Amino acid sequence: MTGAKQAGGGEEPVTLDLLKRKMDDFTKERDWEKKDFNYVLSTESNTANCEVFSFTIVFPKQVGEVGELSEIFQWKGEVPKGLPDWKEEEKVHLGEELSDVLLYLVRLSDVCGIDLDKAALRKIELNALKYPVKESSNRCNSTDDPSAAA
Ligand SMILES: Nc1ccn([C@H]2C[C@H](O)[C@@H](COP(=O)(O)OP(=O)(O)OP(=O)(O)O)O2)c(=O)n1
Repeated sequence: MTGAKQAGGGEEPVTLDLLKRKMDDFTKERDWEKKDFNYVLSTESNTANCEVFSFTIVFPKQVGEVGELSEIFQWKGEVPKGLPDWKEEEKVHLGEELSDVLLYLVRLSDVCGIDLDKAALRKIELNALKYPVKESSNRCNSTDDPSAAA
C-alpha cells in the first residue's frame, strides 16, 4: 500500500489501524457516533458497564455498498485480470465502491471490539488448514469446487 500524508509532512503507511483512526475521527468530528450505532448506555448501577448498540445505520449501509459494488460488474460478463478494457473513470468508481465496503468493515469491527488484523490472519491460517495444498491444487482445471464439499 502507499502512504498517507502526516501532519509533519511525512508519510504514514496505510494500515487497518490508520483507517480505523481516520473513520473514528470522521465520525466524532460530525458527532455521528450516536446516530450511526444508536448507543444505549445503561443507567442501572448493577449493569454500569453495559453499553449496547444497534446497527441502525452502518451495517445496513455496508450491505448497500456491497450492492453498489456488485452493480459495477453487472452486464460486464467475464473480465480479464487488471481490467485492461475498462475506462479510467470506471476504475476510479470501482476503487470508490471497494473503499466504501472496506471502510464500513473497518468501522464495524472497531465498534464491535474485533481486532481485524488478528482475526483476518487467523482466518487465513484456518483456510490453509481447511484446504491443504495437496488436495486443493489445480482447482482451476477441475469442474469440481472442493470448497463446496468442505
Ligand atoms: N454515517 C456515515 C456515512 C458515511 N460514511 C462514509 C463511509 C463511506 O466511505 C461513505 C459513504 O457515503 P455515502 O452514504 O454518501 O455513499 P456513497 O459515497 O456511495 O454515495 P452514493 O450512495 O450517492 O453513491 O461515507 C461514514 O463513515 N459514516
